[in-house]
Order: sequence, then structure tokens, then C-alpha cells
Amino acid sequence: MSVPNVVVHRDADVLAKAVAARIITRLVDVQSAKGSASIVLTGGTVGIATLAAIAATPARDAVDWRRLDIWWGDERFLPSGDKERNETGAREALLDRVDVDPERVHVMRGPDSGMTAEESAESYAAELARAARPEDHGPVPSFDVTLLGMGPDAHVASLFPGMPALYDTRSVVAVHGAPKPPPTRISLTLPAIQTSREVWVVAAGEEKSGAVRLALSDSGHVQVPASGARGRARTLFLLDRAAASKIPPELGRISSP
Ligand SMILES: O=C1O[C@H](COP(=O)(O)O)[C@@H](O)[C@H](O)[C@H]1O
Repeated sequence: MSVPNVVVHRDADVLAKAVAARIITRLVDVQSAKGSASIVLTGGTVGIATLAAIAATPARDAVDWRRLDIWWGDERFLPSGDKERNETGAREALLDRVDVDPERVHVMRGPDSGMTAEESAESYAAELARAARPEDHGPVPSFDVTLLGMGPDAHVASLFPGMPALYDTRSVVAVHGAPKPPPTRISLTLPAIQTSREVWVVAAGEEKSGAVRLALSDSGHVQVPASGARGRARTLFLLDRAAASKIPPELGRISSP
């Protein structure tokens, strides 16, 4: 797994725009090299602001949206169209505004599918396994970019500190009793996240600064899930100044004005 690099931007607005530009560049590069690309989306404040920033820039046309597989790192177990679903936020901010291939938009199903949360997690795991190729060496495709928001408690996806999902070796799990509403969720596990070529953790605000510091330390993944958010080739912590304010000075970082 890769050692994280930290990039700090002035504020949450600049951060979202910078991450948007970075995503566009990465997807264009991967599509040029391989033909198609894959991305794992996140919910949360910066995650959705980033998607809106992609939609707002003309550079979005450089991406071939039909040659992109779109996955989610987690989903709130709510019916399709519910405002609190990460999918709904992503569709409103970006996916309804670009020419995606609906067959390549891989949503985590909610209760309106007739499935329980466990069945939905199993179904997503099966969808991932179908998409995996021999060179992935496992039941999860090697995502080109996994975008993860992070909570003040250092949760990523729907992996909350101390919860059983952090001991699970399957690729996707149902989460019950999440401390942040809604209590029932579906989440990739850390082993699934760690199959990604690149993992980018995005966070803004002073309330995230303690979690950022811990996530960059050797803290255990069970107490600090974000410390397990690592990509095989590259890990980036993309932060605003407030979120970066408790990072020890000896940890190298790149700042932008
Ligand atoms: O509930 C969730 O929260 C996190 C972080 O959200 P934020 O609003 O504090 O940025 C998000 O990454 C996750 O996908 C989501 O389900």
C-alpha cells in the first residue's frame, strides 16, 4: 500500500474545484491509456461539491463519460430518489448532466428493491465480482480512483470506528446502527477500498482536523478507519487549510495559494 501524500488548498471551495480538475485529468489519462476508466464516488459535503465542480467546468467534455464505470464507496439504505442517498446527490450534481452509460452506473440498491440491507450488500459484491478481471487477482476490480469523504470521527465510506464492518473480509457489507443517520447503510470494506490503484481522501473544515492527523498516523484501522484508506499505487489526502491545521509540521505537504 502507498504512503499518503497531502495536498492543501485554501478553502473548501478551492478544494472542490481542484479535486474536480484532478479527477478530470486522471480519467482522461486512464482512458487514453486503457480505453475505459473506473471511479468510486463518495457522498458528503466535499464529495458532492466536487461533482458539482466537475459539472460546472467545460473541461468535463474531455472525459468520455460513456467509457466510465461509476461505483459507490457507500450508500445510505434508503429508497431510490431519497434526498439523503449518496446516489441522489451524485445524480443531481453531475451524473444527470453528462452522458453516462446507465449500464455502467453501479448503484447500491435500497429497500425499494425488495432486498434487505444484507441482500443488497451481497448483490453489490456479486456485481463487483462480475466486473473483476483475472489481472485484478480477486473479487473486486482495481478501481482507478476511489474518492472518500471523511467524518470528524475518521469514518470513511460507512465504516465507523469500532464497528463490526471493520473486521469483515468480504468486499461489501451491510452496516446497522451507524452513529450518523441513517443507521442502516451499505459499505465497501477496507480490503475492497485497498484494491484501488488510487485512493483520494477529501476533507474540509476544522472539525475534521483531528481525524486527519490520526488518519495520517499509524493508528489502528478499527479505531481510525481513515488510517486504512490507502491505494495500491497512490494515496492522496486532499484538504483545505482548516482540515490540515493539526498535521505535524514534519509531514511533507504541498500547498496551493
Ligand atoms: O455519511 C457519510 O459521510 C461521509 C462524510 O460526509 P461529510 O458531509 O462530513 O463530508 C461521506 O464520506 C460518506 O460517503 C457518507 O455516506
